[in-house]
Amino acid sequence: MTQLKIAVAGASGRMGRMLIEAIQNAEDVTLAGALDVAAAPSLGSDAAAFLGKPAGVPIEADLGKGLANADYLIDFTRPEGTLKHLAYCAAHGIKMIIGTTGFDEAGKAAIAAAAQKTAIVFAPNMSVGVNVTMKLLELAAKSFSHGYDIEIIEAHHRHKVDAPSGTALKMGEVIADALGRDLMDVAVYAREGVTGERDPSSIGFATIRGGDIVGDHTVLFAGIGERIEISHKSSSRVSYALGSLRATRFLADKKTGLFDMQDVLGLK
Ligand SMILES: NC(=O)C1=CN([C@@H]2O[C@H](COP(=O)(O)OP(=O)(O)OC[C@H]3O[C@@H](n4cnc5c(N)ncnc54)[C@H](OP(=O)(O)O)[C@@H]3O)[C@@H](O)[C@H]2O)C=CC1
Ligand SMILES: O=C(O)C1=N[C@H](C(=O)O)C[C@H](O)C1
Repeated sequence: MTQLKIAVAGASGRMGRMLIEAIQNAEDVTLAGALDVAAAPSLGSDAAAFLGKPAGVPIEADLGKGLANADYLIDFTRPEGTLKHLAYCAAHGIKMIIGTTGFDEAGKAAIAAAAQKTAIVFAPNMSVGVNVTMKLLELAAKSFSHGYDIEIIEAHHRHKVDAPSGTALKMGEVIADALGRDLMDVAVYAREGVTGERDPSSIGFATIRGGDIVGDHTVLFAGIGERIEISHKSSSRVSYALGSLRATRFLADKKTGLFDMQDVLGLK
C-alpha cells in the first residue's frame, strides 16, 4: 500500500498529539515529520514518545529538517505559525491540511494565494458531524427566514484563545449566505447595557469558555411559540484528527487548489 507521508505542526499541542496517535493507528499513512516552536520543551524528543511507542521522528523547529521527508503538513497551531509554514509548503510543493482558526482577512487571502502553488484543505472544523450540521443549518435557515431570531452559542475549554470559534463563524456565514445576507453586516458579537430591541435581521453570537469542554455549537432559531435548536457536541478531538486524515487522502490526486471539508465529504 502506498503510504502518505505526513508531518504534523504543533506536535506537542492538544490536536498535534491526537493527530500523531491517529496517524500511528492508520495503515495508509506514515508520520514523516513533526514541528513545534523553538521554545517547546519537547523539541528534539520523539514525536510519538507520549504513546509509549517511539516513531523515530524527532520534533523539530527547523522547517527544512521537519518537512524534509513529508508530502503533507497537517497544521493545527496559531495563525502566525500556519502562515510561516504556508510560505515554506507553497515553495516546496508540500500539500497542507489547515485546521488552525482565528485568521484575519489577510491571512485567509495568503492561504488562497498559496493554493495556486500547492493543494490545501482549510476548514475550521474537520469533523464529519459538524460538516453535516452545516448542511442542516443551510436548510433550516431557508425555512426559518422570516419570524425567527438566529443566535449561535458555542462553548470551548479554558485554553482556547480565539472567539467566537472558527466553527461558529462558519455557521454564521453558511446561515447568512442562505438568507442572502452578509455576515459582516448582520453579526452581533456582544451585548451589554441598554442595547435596544433585537434587530430581526441580526445573527447573534455567544461564547462560553470553561474547563475541558472539547467543543459545543448550538444554533437557536427562536420564533413565536416555538424554538428550534440544532446542536453538535464533540466529546473527543479524535473526530477532528480522523477528518484531517480524510482530508489528506482527498488531496492525494490534487496538485493545487483550495478545498474545504464540504469538498472532502462530497457535501457541495
Ligand atoms: N479545524 C478543526 O477541526 C479544529 C481546529 N482547532 C484549532 O487548532 C488550533 C490549535 O488548537 P490546539 O491543538 O487545541 O492548541 P494547542 O495550544 O494545544 O496547540 C498548538 C500547538 O501549536 C504550537 N504553536 C503555537 N504558536 C505557534 C507558532 N507561532 N508557530 C508554530 N507552532 C506554534 C504550540 O506550541 P506551544 O504550546 O509551545 O506554544 C502547540 O504545540 C487552534 O486554532 C484551534 O482553534 C482545534 C481543534 C479542531
Ligand atoms: O480550539 C478548539 O478546541 C477548537 N477549535 C475549532 C474552532 O475554533 O471552531 C474547532 C473545534 O470547535 C475545537
